[in-house]
Amino acid sequence: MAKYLTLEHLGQSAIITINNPPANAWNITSLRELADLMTTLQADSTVRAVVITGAGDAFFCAGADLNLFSKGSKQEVADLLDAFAGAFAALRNYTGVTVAAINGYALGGGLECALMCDYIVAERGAKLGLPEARVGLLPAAGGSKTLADKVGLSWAKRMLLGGEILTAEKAYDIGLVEEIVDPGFAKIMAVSLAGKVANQAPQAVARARQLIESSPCATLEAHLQQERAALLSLIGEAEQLEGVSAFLGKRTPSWADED
Ligand SMILES: C/C=C/C(=O)SCCNC(=O)CCNC(=O)[C@H](O)C(C)(C)COP(=O)(O)OP(=O)(O)OC[C@H]1O[C@@H](n2cnc3c(N)ncnc32)[C@H](O)[C@@H]1OP(=O)(O)O
Repeated sequence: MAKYLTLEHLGQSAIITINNPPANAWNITSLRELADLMTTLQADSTVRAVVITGAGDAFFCAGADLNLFSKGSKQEVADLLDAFAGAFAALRNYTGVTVAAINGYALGGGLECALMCDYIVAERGAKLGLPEARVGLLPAAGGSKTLADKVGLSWAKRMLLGGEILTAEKAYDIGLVEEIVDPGFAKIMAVSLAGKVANQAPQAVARARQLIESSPCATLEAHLQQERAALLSLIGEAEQLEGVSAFLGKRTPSWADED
């Protein structure tokens, strides 16, 4: 049983809550718990979406536990970074949809966690930033790339170099979050967004995600070839035949469980 994470199920969504008062900060144990949980959820064919949120209303997650940096031990920090890498790889590689439901502060490794998700929903009053340089640190769980990929180099520089912490509204304006909701509603909105994906064909969703994520590094010609190969790999499979048959038969498709 996890010490720092709780798990609940709502329909086809699993909701993971980071619960490590006062700031829901990450430590090696909670990161290993996240990796284990994602592996378990990946193998559970009844779950199609994972929502991550924070316990309480003040913190989604304030990042890595700063106590772990107080001794200046390179080995301890390397171990922590290995745990971040394992947890976030499990999150990023999950084949269903992932949604971060941000309540309160999402800073440092907290925002980096949200940036590994497909969508971010934030409550009014939430604050988002990568202010590690304020305490002599750097993002090292992907943030200097995932933030720049999402909002562009200019805003990424303002947030990393200037330590600017954004309101939910500003984060929405620059495309960092997909939805803003009233306090207390992030989890519900996240489950609703996740539900839209859960209604879609699982293999098609997984392939579409791969195509979108590989697109920035591909030329259009190479990408067109990948799209063609991806679509042809679906053709004739049970899922594709069911989807088209359901449409033509004017009924709701029934997706078989994923492998
Ligand atoms: C690879 C990844 C690297 C990283 O993620 S490095 C960490 C990056 N994150 C940060 O630098 C954020 C640090 N925290 C803050 O700047 C502030 O906090 C806030 C702006 C988030 C909130 O400020 P306020 O409302 O004044 O609350 P408060 O008294 O500072 O915090 C409440 C309690 O939460 C603890 N806390 C906050 N953040 C962390 C943290 N990241 N690691 C460990 N503890 C944290 C505090 O110490 C305090 O605790 P007590 O009530 O016992 O005094």
